[in-house]
Amino acid sequence: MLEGLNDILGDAPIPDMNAFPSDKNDALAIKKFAVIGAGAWGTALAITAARAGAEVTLWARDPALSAAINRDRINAQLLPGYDIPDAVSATSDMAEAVAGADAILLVVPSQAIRDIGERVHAVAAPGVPVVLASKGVERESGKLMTTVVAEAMPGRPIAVLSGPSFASEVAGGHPTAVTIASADAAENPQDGLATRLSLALATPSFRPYISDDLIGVEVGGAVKNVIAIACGIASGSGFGANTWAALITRGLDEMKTLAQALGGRRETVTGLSGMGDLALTCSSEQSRNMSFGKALGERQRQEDLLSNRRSVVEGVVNAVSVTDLARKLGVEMPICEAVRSIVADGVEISEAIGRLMERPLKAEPAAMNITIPHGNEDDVEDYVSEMLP
Ligand SMILES: NC(=O)c1ccc[n+]([C@@H]2O[C@H](COP(=O)([O-])OP(=O)(O)OC[C@H]3O[C@@H](n4cnc5c(N)ncnc54)[C@H](O)[C@@H]3O)[C@@H](O)[C@H]2O)c1
Ligand SMILES: O=P(O)(O)OC[C@H](O)CO
Repeated sequence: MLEGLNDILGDAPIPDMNAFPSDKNDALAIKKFAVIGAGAWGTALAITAARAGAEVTLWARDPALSAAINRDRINAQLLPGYDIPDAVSATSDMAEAVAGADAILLVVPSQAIRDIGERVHAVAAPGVPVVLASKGVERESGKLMTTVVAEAMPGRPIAVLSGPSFASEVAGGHPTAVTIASADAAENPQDGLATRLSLALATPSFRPYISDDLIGVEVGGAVKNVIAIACGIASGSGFGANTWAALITRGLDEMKTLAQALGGRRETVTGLSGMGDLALTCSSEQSRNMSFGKALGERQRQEDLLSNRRSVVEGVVNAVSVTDLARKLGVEMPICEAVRSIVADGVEISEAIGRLMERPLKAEPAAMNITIPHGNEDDVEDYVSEMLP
């Protein structure tokens, strides 16, 4: 079952996570999950919930996939190599998926959340809480996913689950920490929604932290994918550790500013769902966003990289939705704008990097409000062009 952990532990015995006692029997305990979306992350979360002692129904859009999961106990398409416990049953019937669920995890790509949310809402029992595990901002409206869920699924309590968590490592039992946020978490620390979800999902290898800052948690997840594309482009272009460190540090600042402008807290962004996920995604080619950016930096064609792929690269559409939102709020996000200019407007990588380096000198922190031209503006683009492959 725990192939990833096996790699690490060598011949050491692998704990059977399904054997851990579940102390989750009180009336508010979440014992049955509906997981909507059988991509890599939905499947890994279904496996985690089952290991934590819950019963799980996993909804896959494709009936062939739900049939294959029930037959083979594996998601060979999107999370190959990891056994799916018997406590997980797959279906492509939405009403069957949500029947009797104590909580619904939404794990489809961000741009499908409104449509799928409406479909779930129509068949789920009133009042059943929804946990958003997708990362993004809606392209059409520029709205955060929690707003989209509130509109598509009115009257349901909402939580956000986010943080540094490659699906395959979660399924492989690598120790992982994430954040789960709900609005009632601070006023109701014992049995607020985030606490109940954390208890229901915690295993010896999966450790949720509890937050009451839905916006702060959500913004980190949406923006890190865009910054990961930037880091990938820099790496594929041959730039090294200095550039990477500058991008993640200034990218973190963009996240903080956006979160604050939306009513979230800057400190939340320094936690798992912000800094943690940024560090993970920007440093590993396991990330679809980072590896997509790297391929762009190596001058592969975007059309070739995106056509016919099964898995989602959230940062491509979110480069546009995140910067649309930032523009509306008057928030400067130059790195996200640079990624947008490359992936959505066809701007050459050299020109986009040139525009970033031409920007006037600024203060860190921005509150000092210094903006001074540096005098190199005319030379930057030629310099960058010469540096690039
Ligand atoms: N994979 C990870 O490691 C990971 C970890 C944390 C968060 N996430 C987030 O979870 C979300 C889902 O990612 P994933 O990795 O599970 O996806 P994936 O790339 O593995 O697969 C996408 C799945 O969504 C389905 N899908 C595509 N369009 C759809 C639509 N319009 N309606 C319904 N289903 C649709 C596809 O059929 C496929 O099953 C994303 O927002 C991603 O950022 C992923
Ligand atoms: O593969 P990515 O880039 O979509 O990242 C997956 C997760 O969001 C990491 O936390």
